[in-house]
Amino acid sequence: MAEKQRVGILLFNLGGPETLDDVTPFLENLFSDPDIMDLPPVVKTFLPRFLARRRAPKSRGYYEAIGGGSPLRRITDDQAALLERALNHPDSPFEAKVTVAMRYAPPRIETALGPLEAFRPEKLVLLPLYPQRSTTTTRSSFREFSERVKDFPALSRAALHVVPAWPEFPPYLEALTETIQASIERLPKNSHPIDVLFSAHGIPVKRIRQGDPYQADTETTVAKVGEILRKRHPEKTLRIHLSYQSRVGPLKWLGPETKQTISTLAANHGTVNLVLVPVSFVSDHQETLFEMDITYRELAKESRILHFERAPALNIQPSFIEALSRIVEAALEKEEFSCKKCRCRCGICPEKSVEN
Ligand SMILES: C=CC1=C(C)c2cc3[nH]c(cc4nc(cc5[nH]c(cc1n2)c(C)c5CCC(=O)O)C(CCC(=O)O)=C4C)c(C)c3C=C
Ligand SMILES: [Fe+2]
Ligand SMILES: [Fe+2]
Repeated sequence: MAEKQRVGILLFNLGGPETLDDVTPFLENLFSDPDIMDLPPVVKTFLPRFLARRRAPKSRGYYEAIGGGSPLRRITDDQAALLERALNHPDSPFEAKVTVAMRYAPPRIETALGPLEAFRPEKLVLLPLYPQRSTTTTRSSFREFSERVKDFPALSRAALHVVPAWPEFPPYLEALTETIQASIERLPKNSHPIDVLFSAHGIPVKRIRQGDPYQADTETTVAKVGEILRKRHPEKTLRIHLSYQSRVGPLKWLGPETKQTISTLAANHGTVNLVLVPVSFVSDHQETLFEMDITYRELAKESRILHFERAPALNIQPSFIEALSRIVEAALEKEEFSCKKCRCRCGICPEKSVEN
């Protein structure tokens, strides 16, 4: 029997503090990232630490409220193990190995690259667990990969297949639609419209003006899922909305803010049924378990919205694992990736030089 081709898959995510003691170092890593905070060189040496210490008490409060830490690492490890199992089905033309690189918390990229190097893959797929591209997430992870992969010669030689994002990949849309349908089913039967509010992580508006494709990618996902839902449920009046959450710092961020939208829906649109959908996150973490499940649920109640459902995060939902394996297969069918101008491998170069 012919030997199977070895394919490494590197999943990227942001990471989160697993314990309350991990909160400050996590925040310091985040605020030190030039793709998150564009700091002038004179303040770079001390400002991230200062900002992390200032933010930490507030952040720790969030993590305390959800059981003392973020479940993001555990869920992402489970996603990786299930994806590897799905890809290594008996008829698969390749042998797959999947590892996880978190940007600001363990397992950091070195931990992910070591076992991949030992596996000696012929092909390497970079798959960010961010369905929508952003300089703050996708480019940050790819930039770190480009810098660190040089220390892993066997990996540097592997053919690179990059998935910059997958905002309208049909199996992803299907998995996301499933979470919303499940939530709609849980609403008590009534004749009122159903407001489906997609809530995405915000980013500063300045980024969008500089060419960050995040807002456009997010709007694409929401429009496509809205279309699928309306087609499948012609008997229901569905009202689709998009807002942004988790604003940090003094800059103007993308709007409208989710809390404002919930209040407006209640006050001006007579909302009775509200389904809140996490859109930029594929796993549960602080933003779903605290911000959505605690803060926004309370706000909906105070605003007299009778029925509130939060759509489950994709986590290890079988249709989502299936979507991830289809993304990998599609990436392998494409030519090897090459960024002709800057070789930054970011997938979101302003020069648009990253076509396959
Ligand atoms: C400071 C600016 C921030 C930008 C820009 C930002 C973009 C961004 N973040 C995610 C996903 C996650 N963020 C998480 C935590 C987190 N993010 C910021 C700040 C920015 N994020 C902070 C300060 C924190 C810490 C928590 C807090 O204090 O609010 C996490 C991990 C959380 C966990 O519980 O594990 C994720 C995931 C996306 C998708 C995004 C832009 C598209
Ligand atoms: Fe964030
Ligand atoms: Fe580039």
